[in-house]
Amino acid sequence: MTRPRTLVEKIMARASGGADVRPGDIVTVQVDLAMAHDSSGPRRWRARLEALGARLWDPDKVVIVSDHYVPAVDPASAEILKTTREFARDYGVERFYDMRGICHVVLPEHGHLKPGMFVAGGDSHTTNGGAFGCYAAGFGATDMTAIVATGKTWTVVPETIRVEIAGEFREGVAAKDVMLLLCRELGMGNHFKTIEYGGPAVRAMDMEARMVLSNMAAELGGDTGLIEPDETTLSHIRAHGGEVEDEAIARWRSDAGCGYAKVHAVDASALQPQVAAPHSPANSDAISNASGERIDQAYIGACIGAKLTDLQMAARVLEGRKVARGVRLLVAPASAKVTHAAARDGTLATLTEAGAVILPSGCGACAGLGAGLLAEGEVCISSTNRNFRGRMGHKDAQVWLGSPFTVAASAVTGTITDPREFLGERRRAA
Ligand SMILES: CC(C)[C@H](C(=O)O)[C@@H](O)C(=O)O
Ligand code: SF4
Repeated sequence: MTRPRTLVEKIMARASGGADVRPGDIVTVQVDLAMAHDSSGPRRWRARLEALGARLWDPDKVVIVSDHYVPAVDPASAEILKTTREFARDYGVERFYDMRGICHVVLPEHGHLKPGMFVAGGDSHTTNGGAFGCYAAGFGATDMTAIVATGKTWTVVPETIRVEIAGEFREGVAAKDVMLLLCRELGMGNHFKTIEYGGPAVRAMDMEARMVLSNMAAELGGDTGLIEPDETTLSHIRAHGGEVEDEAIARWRSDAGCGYAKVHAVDASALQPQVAAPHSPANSDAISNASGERIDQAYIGACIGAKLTDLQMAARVLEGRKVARGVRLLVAPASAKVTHAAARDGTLATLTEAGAVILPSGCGACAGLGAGLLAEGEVCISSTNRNFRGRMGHKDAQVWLGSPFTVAASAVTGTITDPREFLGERRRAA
């Protein structure tokens, strides 16, 4: 009888060749998938690979996405994109997604993530992929270069913090609100820890909401944000062209009695919408303590906050309403597929009728690179994951974080607003 193990211990044991691994062990692992984008990938790899005379260990296990610099806004970004495109061509990377959306959304859209995998990504929010029951973590450019050349890397087997989410979300409250709460309650320094989310409220979530939890494991400082696979996971993978066996559900889960470093309980039923004040996601509070702050801009974008369901949340608030005079609402859908789906189901029409401006898909203002940056003293509420000083423009711009519901409600009033005011009305009228 083997000892009870956490999901991440099982994944690391497999990736390192079947040994019984324990938290704190340093192991060499075989990587199943390596992902990078235009900022972290080819422009950082090419000279080193050429100097070593190295090729890619397996071009079919490397995914490259252009998302940070798209569409090019100046000669420098055009040059970076050219380097990215030439590399994909010269090194035989078939899975090159050029201007198809943000990497963390593009990977699951193509069924690339499966339970049990070890995924190395050149981006801190690679944690997003943990929603599919795989170990997906961010690596720096030097490590990523070694990974794409050899297929191997080393890692510390992490301890696991289990976040148990009970109850049911109330109207107007979303997965993002859980993460803003956790940034405050758990802090942002949970390094060398895996954050594992479970409980009835997680089981009830669709994959897009689960990805929000895993995405912001990065803000908690965790190396990944794992969710044990279930039927929802498997159907999503299959619907997006991936293959996965039914056995994955029983195999890739934490055993009863495994040693969690900590178990943290959240009651979804008692959760209010949360907002984070400038300049940290941990600077969060219930919206009742922050509402009334005047805004100049509302931004719905990024890997975490502009998937189809995020745009639909905003549309539910904005239906039949208008963006306040003097406020701009910018929406940058997370991928080309999201744009297409939101055009087909009427979501984009609802947003634009309310006065939203639709921006190109990509990291855009979230990365401080694209359209939607802020001037000195301007105030923005944003569905993104980070509000670090200067990230979205001027260092003295003020960025608040909230769910897509909250961002949309704030766009309507011109001040930070509890979305339940609007959704509640609608429910009573219905
Ligand atoms: C530029 C990139 C490497 C960076 C990251 O790793 O997270 C970006 O995506 C971000 O969100 O700050
Ligand atoms: S959308 Fe923002 S958080 Fe996500 S990968 Fe791009 S820059 Fe990073």
